[in-house]
Parts: sequence; C-alpha cells; structure tokens
Amino acid sequence: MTSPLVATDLVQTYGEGVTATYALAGVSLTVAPGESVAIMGPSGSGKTTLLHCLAGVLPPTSGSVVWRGADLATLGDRRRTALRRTDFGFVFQSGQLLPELPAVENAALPLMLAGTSRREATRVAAAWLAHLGLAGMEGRRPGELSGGQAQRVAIARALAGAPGVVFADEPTGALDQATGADVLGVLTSAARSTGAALVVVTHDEAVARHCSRTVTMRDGRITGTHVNHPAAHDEATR
Ligand SMILES: Nc1ncnc2c1ncn2[C@@H]1O[C@H](COP(=O)(O)OP(=O)(O)OP(=O)(O)O)[C@@H](O)[C@H]1O
Repeated sequence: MTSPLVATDLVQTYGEGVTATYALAGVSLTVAPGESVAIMGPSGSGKTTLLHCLAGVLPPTSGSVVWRGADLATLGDRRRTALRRTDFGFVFQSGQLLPELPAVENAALPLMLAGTSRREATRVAAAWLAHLGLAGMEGRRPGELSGGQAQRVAIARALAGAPGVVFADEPTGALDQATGADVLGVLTSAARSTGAALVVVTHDEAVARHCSRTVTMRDGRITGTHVNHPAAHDEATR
C-alpha cells in the first residue's frame, strides 16, 4: 500500500535561550507516493535538517512526521531504525560505500541488515547494478570505480530494498556537472520505476529540474514551491 509522507509544523532548535538556532521554524510538507521533491535554499537554511527529520534520523523538537500511520517521533529508537531500514533508502554526496567491500556487497548490505538472506540480497543487488549500467563491475571495490559509478552503486543500494521513499543529500555534489546530471537522471527514473518517492537536497538548479517539484527554504521555513513537471506532480498527488 502506498501512502504519503506527511510532515506538520516541524520545529528544530539547536541550543537554548538567546543563543538558540531555529534550524526549522515550522515546516509542513507532504510528499506523495512516486513524487520527486527537490529542496533548495541558501547554506544554513535548514535543508539537511529537514531531510533528517523527514527520514526519522533526527527527532524534531516539535511537530510530527507521519509515515504509514505512525508518527516517527513517537516510535522508539529501535522501531525507527528498523523502519528506516525497510521503508527508506539513502544516497549521500560521497563516501557512503564501504571501501573494503565489492560493489555488489555494498549494494546488498542494507537488504541483509533488514533480514534478507545473503544469496537473495546479492541477486537483487546484482540485478540493480546491471539495471544501472554497471554489469561486469560487481566485483570492483569503490576505489576502483569513478565517482559517477560509485554513486550508481549507492543508488542501487538505496533502491534494492524497495523503499517507499529515497532521501538524497547533495547526491551529485562531488561530481562534475555532466556526470551529476547523468546520475540524477538515473536516480529519478530508477525511483519512478519502483514507485518510490524521492526527496533531494541540492544546490543545483539543473538537478532540481529533474524533480516534479522544487521547494525553496530560507531561515528554517519553506518560502516557495514550484511545480517543474505538472503531469508527474498531478499523477503523484492524484
Ligand atoms: N548539530 C548542530 N548543532 C548546532 N547547530 C546546527 C547543527 N546542525 C545544524 N545547525 C544549524 O542549523 C541551521 C540549519 O543547518 P542545515 O545543515 O540544516 O542547513 P542547510 O540548508 O542544509 O545548509 P548547507 O546548504 O550549508 O548544507 C544552520 O544555522 C546550522 O548552523
């Protein structure tokens, strides 16, 4: 069953009193199944904090994030960690792959952590690597891959567990522009093919244009929303 991810009135403060920083000052956002949302805004505007709250990595100071009927903040740490493993996928800027493991094992790891047998996890991971253009590179370690290839392994890893939502924080930040556009195209189309929603923090307009919607932040608030692909957006929110 698919359902939206619904964040309501998220507030996140760091520190107290006059020195308190409102990283999030009341953010509400609904991410529909299959929708891709780019989060943009100046440095320090709260993008990564919002991503971490939406993904249940960081419990907000107040407000709620509801996913499949549960408020992530009210789940205990163990249940929240288990839910992150089964329901969410993550892609970061770089450095997320374990250097000593071959590509296929890196991609299979989250599935195994979620309880899938090594054999089945390896089969699914290898199929994803092939789907993302990395057939024949399954045995290479991250140090033997280009930056763009390593990000494809990270995308395979994020999608192998059939997540409901994929969260990506500057996934193309360490790549040149052409490779970054290529990787983002791979990420958005792969997520769409599985029906997963996608939330991407980015500084890059070209990256954001791949997404169905762009949300702009400033000083811990959402200050604007722009629909990039009306058809995709309407389909996701129908
Ligand atoms: N662990 C922390 N402790 C204290 N303040 C923090 C912490 N994490 C973030 N902040 C502050 O919260 C605000 C929002 O930070 P956040 O990292 O979410 O911004 P961002 O938009 O992702 O920035 P960037 O584009 O530079 O990555 C900033 O003012 C930052 O200094």
